[in-house]
Amino acid sequence: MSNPVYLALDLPQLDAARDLAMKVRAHVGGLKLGLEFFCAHGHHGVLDIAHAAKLPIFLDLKLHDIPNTVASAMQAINTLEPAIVTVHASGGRAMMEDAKAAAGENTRVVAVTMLTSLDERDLARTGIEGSPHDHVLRLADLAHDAGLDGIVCSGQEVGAVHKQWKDGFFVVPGLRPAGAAAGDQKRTVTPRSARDDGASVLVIGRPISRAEDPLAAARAIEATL
Ligand SMILES: O=C(O)c1cc(=O)[nH]c(=O)n1[C@@H]1O[C@H](COP(=O)(O)O)[C@@H](O)[C@H]1O
Repeated sequence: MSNPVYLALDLPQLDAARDLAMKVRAHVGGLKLGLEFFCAHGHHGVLDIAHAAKLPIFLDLKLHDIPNTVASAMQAINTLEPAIVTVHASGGRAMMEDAKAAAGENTRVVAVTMLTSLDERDLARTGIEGSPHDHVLRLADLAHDAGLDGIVCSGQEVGAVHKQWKDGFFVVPGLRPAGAAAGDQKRTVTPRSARDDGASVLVIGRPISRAEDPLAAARAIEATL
């Protein structure tokens, strides 16, 4: 089975991101480049990392706008041939349908449901009553009906989502090895728990990138899977 870990390269500098990718590339299955990286380095930066590390790229742009704008943005990144791209499920069904229609045929489009940095109280403050579990399941249904490949959710919900969407593609961030600092993440589980519950991709950033020895940290996480 291939390594499900995608390392989040949340670093502002291209050289530092490339160095980290090259250091751990044998112990992760892919690389995630997000807003921080894309705003700073754009297409050029993505191609640089992809060509150097020769690993699948998850372009985490969390697109969220009217359908026409999101579809155009999706078309504009097709030349980068990302393996995975994110949109926000709260953008609605038509936005997700148009995003998927505009994506390249080898790109999985997945919808962010409820950020792992939020809990039930935060959700209530946005005007949505109920549990994260119910909210994630509702948005997973919407993403499924829109024809997306899967969703992003926390490891606390992935088991339930997997039961109702058997062939879905599930990206799980907010992962913390036992004893690791949660930082700004609120709905955390261990990488192993998320894997056992049906995660397809495990997104891991700071537990590797901020470790004293990133290579040892990546190896240690791999050994738990
Ligand atoms: O879409 C994501 O990847 C994402 C969704 C989410 O709900 N929570 C979340 O943390 N992420 C991303 O996953 C990574 C988590 O990083 P660490 O908390 O450092 O492991 C970051 O790059 C986030 O942007």
